[in-house]
Amino acid sequence: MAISLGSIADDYTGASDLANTLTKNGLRTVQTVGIPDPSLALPDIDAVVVSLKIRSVPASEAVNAATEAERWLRQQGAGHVLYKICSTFDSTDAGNIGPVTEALSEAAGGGGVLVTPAFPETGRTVYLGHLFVGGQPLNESPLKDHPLNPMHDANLVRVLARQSRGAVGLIDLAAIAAGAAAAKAKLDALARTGATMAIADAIFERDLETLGEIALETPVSTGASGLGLGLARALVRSGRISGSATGEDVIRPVGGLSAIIAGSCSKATLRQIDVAERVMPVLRLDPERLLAAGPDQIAAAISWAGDRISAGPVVVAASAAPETVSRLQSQYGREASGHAIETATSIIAAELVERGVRRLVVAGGETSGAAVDRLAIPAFLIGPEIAPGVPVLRTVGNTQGDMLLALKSGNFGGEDFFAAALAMMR
Ligand SMILES: Nc1ncnc2c1ncn2[C@@H]1O[C@H](COP(=O)(O)OP(=O)(O)OP(=O)(O)O)[C@@H](O)[C@H]1O
Ligand SMILES: O=C(O)[C@@H](O)C(=O)CO
Repeated sequence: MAISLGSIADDYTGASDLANTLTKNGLRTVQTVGIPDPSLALPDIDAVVVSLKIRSVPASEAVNAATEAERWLRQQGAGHVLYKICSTFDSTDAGNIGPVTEALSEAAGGGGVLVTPAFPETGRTVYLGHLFVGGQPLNESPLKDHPLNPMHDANLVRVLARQSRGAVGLIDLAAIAAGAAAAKAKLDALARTGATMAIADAIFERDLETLGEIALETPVSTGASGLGLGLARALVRSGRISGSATGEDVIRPVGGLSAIIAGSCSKATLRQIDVAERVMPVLRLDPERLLAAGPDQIAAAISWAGDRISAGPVVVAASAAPETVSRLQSQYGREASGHAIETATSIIAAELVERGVRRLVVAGGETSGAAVDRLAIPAFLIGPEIAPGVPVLRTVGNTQGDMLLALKSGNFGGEDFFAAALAMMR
């Protein structure tokens, strides 16, 4: 198997978002969880997305994991590697977007790297280097209250420069509108002046198509699913890929019980939980008690779900509004509280799978990463899309047998997302 495109995703929901975009644009894609064991049989594919959980870990750890994944992807034949980051540029001044991008570029021989989180389908656009989420600049959007990485600056040239060793340039919309050759000339000129990376503007899909064409001429790029779309379309246009992926056969029924686990505290997820409560039982975990008396709370949640789950899907949610999250974080620390809650939700997910759940929806990137790791699922095939950025996933090589999952990024999905997801997972 020689793949055309490799990708390293910094979290698991982001990985399935990208794999979804690649599949929709014609690439036969598999999402692996970390670097797969050599014994895992992968089908004939055009692209692999390696899911890592490196968005909020120390930069050196992220760099090591990503460079190892890059080496593996190159061995599989990848000519280009996309580092998949969040469309909200979820990061801090310590990283990890800058350090990982620079390390991947160095490993591939250097040169300027194109960076853009634009993903117009979900309302993420970049203009003059400033990221907009829907109609709001990043620093005025709900991401200013993100539990792990609150975003307080919309100027991505500035944000990326703060977390990088090299200088960061800008490829503005005017250069992109002038066509691939002009934009590539700008990238090369920036690299000659010492910029290791350039933030690229993009508002419409046609901008991403131009950027995809340029990125394919370089060994590494960094971006969200929008850049994935550009790369996939450029590969299909180049004739290197037939562009025939569909994903429909992936959703063959698996039966079993179904459940939803939520750890995302995004505005979208909070609304989705409220709406789900009209049609299914919802257990709202008490994170304060969870942190103070972990095992008892976890056991109580499993027993609550166990009593109801044979009658239909249930939701178990740690999610809370920003004020509650900040109170808990100031008492227990941001990382410690996040980690303890992720551990709890992942144990609950695994116990529910033990009790027969085969269709599982998880809300939140970190939350999904913790759950999938505990379930030890090695890889996924990508099925049809439930909402922009969220496909149905079918496990590959899972010891509990085939399962269908949906790993929802915090901000994605309409208000009836949970019921809509389960309606596609039989
Ligand atoms: N009530 C709570 N108080 C404090 N932290 C919480 C609470 N509930 C969940 N968390 C933590 O908040 C973090 C949410 O991050 P997660 O990545 O899962 O969601 P998200 O950031 O909305 O999603 P994404 O990264 O896909 O955009 C996790 O670490 C989770 O454990
Ligand atoms: O790019 C996005 O917004 C998502 O795929 C994601 O990574 C959120 O965690």
